Amino acid sequence: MAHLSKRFATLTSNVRSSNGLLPDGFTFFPRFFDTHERQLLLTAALSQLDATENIRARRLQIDYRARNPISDSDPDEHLFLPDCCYTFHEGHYDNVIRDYREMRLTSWPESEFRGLTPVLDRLRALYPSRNTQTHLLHLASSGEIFPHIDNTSASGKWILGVSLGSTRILRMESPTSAVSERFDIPLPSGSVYLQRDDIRYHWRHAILPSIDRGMAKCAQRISIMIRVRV
Ligand SMILES: O=C(O)CCC(=O)C(=O)O
Ligand SMILES: [Fe+2]
Repeated sequence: MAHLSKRFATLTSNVRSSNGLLPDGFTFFPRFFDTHERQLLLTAALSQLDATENIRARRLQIDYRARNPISDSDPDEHLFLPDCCYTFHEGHYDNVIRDYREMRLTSWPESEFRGLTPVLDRLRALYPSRNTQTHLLHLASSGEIFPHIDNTSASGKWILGVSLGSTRILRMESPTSAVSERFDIPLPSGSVYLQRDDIRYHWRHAILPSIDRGMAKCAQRISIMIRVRV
């Protein structure tokens, strides 16, 4: 997969790595899931997040979907409802994340979604170790994540992220090195990245705001974040 990753990475400064491009500890699968798999994962993730919504939002959602049914040929972004149908949190000034909703997933609704189990099995085969925890993170069209390192006491030495919906840029930067290192990778729907070891502990990551922000276009994105349970 390394040769595929090269085309997607914009290297903005000196990046040390054995292949001359992405640093060791960062693996990227730009097209891990096909259309059917992506839509299944996105629908299942939305169903779990929507179950946490209040009655007013649920009514808005049901009403909107009744008037705007999904067709099979729709792009992934059309599986999202307009931003106003979800209860996104603004985040406080000291939060690393803005305009989002999230949940910890205790289990996937595998019996409700036929075909979900093999899709999850493909994903699980990528995990470097077992005993994991899963979070769903839904960014509004205006949502973004500021540079940060995940809390090291709350999870172990790798983090895996599945991206679904609007393509956003992941920015990786190493503030600790003498020479500043940074690279940007667009994360298309169905892509998967893995950060481990030094990258996970020392590099900051950020999800940049959508370039479509402010336009009518839906720029929502869901990430499925898998971490080691400690
Ligand atoms: O959405 C992503 O890909 C990254 C999310 C993230 O940085 C986090 O949950 O800590
Ligand atoms: Fe993070």
